[in-house]
Amino acid sequence: MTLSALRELHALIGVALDDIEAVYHTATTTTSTTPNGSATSQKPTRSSRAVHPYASPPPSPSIISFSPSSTLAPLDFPSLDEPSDPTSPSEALTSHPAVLNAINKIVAAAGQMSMTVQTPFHSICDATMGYNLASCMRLLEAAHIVEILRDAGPSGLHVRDIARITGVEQSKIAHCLRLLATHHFLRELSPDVFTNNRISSKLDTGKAVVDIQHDPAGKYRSTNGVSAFVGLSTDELQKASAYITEAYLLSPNATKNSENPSSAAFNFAFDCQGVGYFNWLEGEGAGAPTTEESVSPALSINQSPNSNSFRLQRFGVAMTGTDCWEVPGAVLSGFDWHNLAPGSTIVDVGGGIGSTSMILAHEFSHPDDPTALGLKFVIQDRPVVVEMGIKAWNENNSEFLERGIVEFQAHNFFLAQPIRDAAVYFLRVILHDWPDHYARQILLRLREAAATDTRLVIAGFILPLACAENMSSGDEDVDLTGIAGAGMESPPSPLLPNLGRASSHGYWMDLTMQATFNGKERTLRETVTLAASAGWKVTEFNKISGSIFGHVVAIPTHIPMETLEEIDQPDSAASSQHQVPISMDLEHDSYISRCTTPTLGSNTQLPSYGGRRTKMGFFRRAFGKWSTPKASAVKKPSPLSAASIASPSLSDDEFTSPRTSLEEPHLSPVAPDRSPRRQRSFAPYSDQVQSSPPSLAHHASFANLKPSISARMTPSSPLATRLLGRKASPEPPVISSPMSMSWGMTDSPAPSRKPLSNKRSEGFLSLSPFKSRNEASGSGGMKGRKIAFPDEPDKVEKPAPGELQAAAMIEKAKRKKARSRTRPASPF
Ligand SMILES: C[S@@+](CC[C@H](N)C(=O)[O-])C[C@H]1O[C@@H](n2cnc3c(N)ncnc32)[C@H](O)[C@@H]1O
Repeated sequence: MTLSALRELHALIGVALDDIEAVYHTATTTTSTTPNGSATSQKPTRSSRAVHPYASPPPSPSIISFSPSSTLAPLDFPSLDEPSDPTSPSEALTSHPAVLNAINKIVAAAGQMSMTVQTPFHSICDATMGYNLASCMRLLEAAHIVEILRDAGPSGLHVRDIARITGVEQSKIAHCLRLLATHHFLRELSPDVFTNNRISSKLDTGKAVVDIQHDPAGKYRSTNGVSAFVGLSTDELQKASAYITEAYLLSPNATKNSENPSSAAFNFAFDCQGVGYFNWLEGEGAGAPTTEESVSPALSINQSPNSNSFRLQRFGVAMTGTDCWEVPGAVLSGFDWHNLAPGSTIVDVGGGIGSTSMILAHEFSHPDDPTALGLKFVIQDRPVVVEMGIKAWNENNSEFLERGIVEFQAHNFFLAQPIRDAAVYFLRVILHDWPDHYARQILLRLREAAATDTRLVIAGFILPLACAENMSSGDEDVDLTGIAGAGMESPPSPLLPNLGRASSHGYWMDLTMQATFNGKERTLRETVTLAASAGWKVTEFNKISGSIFGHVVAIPTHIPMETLEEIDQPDSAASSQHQVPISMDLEHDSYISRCTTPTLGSNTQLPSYGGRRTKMGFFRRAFGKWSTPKASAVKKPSPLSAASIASPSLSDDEFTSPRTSLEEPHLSPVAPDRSPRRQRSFAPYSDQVQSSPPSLAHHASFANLKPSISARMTPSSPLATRLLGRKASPEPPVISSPMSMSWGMTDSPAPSRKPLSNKRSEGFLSLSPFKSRNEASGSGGMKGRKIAFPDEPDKVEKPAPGELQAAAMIEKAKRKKARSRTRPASPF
């Protein structure tokens, strides 16, 4: 069995190589027949999104689009031995969807094969002593050896000379570089002579070594961020990760398994409990000068009092490439934007400087396009980021600001959402920064502001399980069956369902978020559970085939009782343990970074839309023009392919053959459907409750309370008050069944559809003291004036006469309930 499984993996590799060859072959022949490549101007369709192949990890930010007209020579796959040339057609073709899909399979199959055949102890050594690889990568980057080797040219450089330039002893550096060469990160051309290869050259900042030595912090400026990313990952992130066991297992109870972002593995590694990572980057709790500054005083920038200033600046650049986590333009197919009502408002919450909104605004609201859908975008972030965003858009996309298509707004997402009833609240790579408890607060703020037909779109990595997904009942008893797109692809056996090593990027990120912030990437079932705990029901999961970066779509539903109770007890043991202002009107500043690193993980420079569009065009062309021919059309089949062709088990599998996918364009040229989203069926709340994941059923909700009690219940905190929408229903609601509704909702049939932005979730929210959309935009929207977070509206809310009595009643009931519970002692 094992040998036949190995044969199958081997065969998969053969087919994948054929697929790659086919694409390169076609690109070459297409070039000679259609010199202009004739890109299509296609738009995404729902039907096309599920079959678009894409790999994870995604392409390097430096990959550019390939114009087929630019070459006439036969194309070969880029050589591992040569420095990468991002402008070459050969390199550009590596991001062709079919090639990416094939690469995925090769990486997955090869990884699985080597783990199968390698002596287990060697595999254990690879995992447990692999830290040396990261350490050598760090030395490579910190000593600028890539730039040194680049200057040396193709004949390479002897370690004697590398030692002289870097100051690292000759034998030591030789051994480090040889380890890297052994793992294909460099080449050893002749004894002790090294040169860059395709991988190491990715770290090349393009700067002269003397300039870097003179101005170390300037090394990363205006680069693609790869070098800074290597520095960041191999320095504080690697060190933080080394302390995961201390944080999760060995630490005293007070700090063990903490949900506090400032009590993560990182805090153990750097002995700075209570100081968040970003605060630390700004110098708080950083203590003595960092290693870099001790070793090289030149790194102490401008005699900065912050001993971490080098790391701080490096972090900012390292994050600039995060848009390459997803396929270019994937956001366009991540949600049914076309079916939004014209003029709908999309709130990009924690949107950074608006890189993703830029794609959407150009696609759906371009000022020069009279037929555009005219969607409006409000990009919210911390004041410092908003300032940067306005500057960036004024430089390149000012007409969007001037015409009110795009608006920036300083807003702390832990506080009440000022834009109510938006058509879409969009959260891109936000929730992974935060432990569940905090992420829930962010989602609750959006739930609180949502209309019944508001949609929540969560974009980010969704970690696939390493086993087959059980759609109806997993460990957490989460039902995924009602979620469109949840059970999409299954790679051919015997590959792991999540493609193993080919998906490792998402898992690296997951552990990095855990080690640094106690955040995490989440699986789909974790995302569904988290969303449900904040009153959002996941209905769709849209992702590009082969990618683990996806878009989760959710609709408002009832908020579980447990959540409401938690909100309502800011002084509970749980809240003090989390150290989060659960009522969210306290000291919120300590939970947002004061870090002036531009965007805490977002882009710091707004890419030109033209460049983005070219990348998207690449994919359009890829599907339109370069549809992959059958592997048999390639003259010279790979020797590896013989077994695979004979293998019947692979032939019908869509995943095995990207050719079926390619027949349907990912970004196809359909006219946007202008019909408002009325066509979509919209279940009444009673249905939603019934179809909620089973795990929610045991969560009490106000719907489960007897009317006589629930009608009088008045939560004590302002947020809970608004979430319950008590004032919205002056009359106690008629409750038809214990599970049929959430308190305050009228038990009405499905509302007829209206344009998204106009409908209120009345049962829950009409009590809100917040300003309407238009009023609110006046308070937070900005253009050239001082930027600050708006005041927390909670503070102005006062209970109505008579409500205090009801509040006292519920408080009493809660205290009774709380006494009966066993609570963990607060460690603080
Ligand atoms: C990983 S970035 C994602 C940015 C953007 N959504 C994107 O995809 O490029 C996280 C963003 O959250 C913002 N952020 C962090 N804390 C925040 C808070 N309390 N309120 C609003 N934004 C916050 C950061 O400034 C940063 O722009």
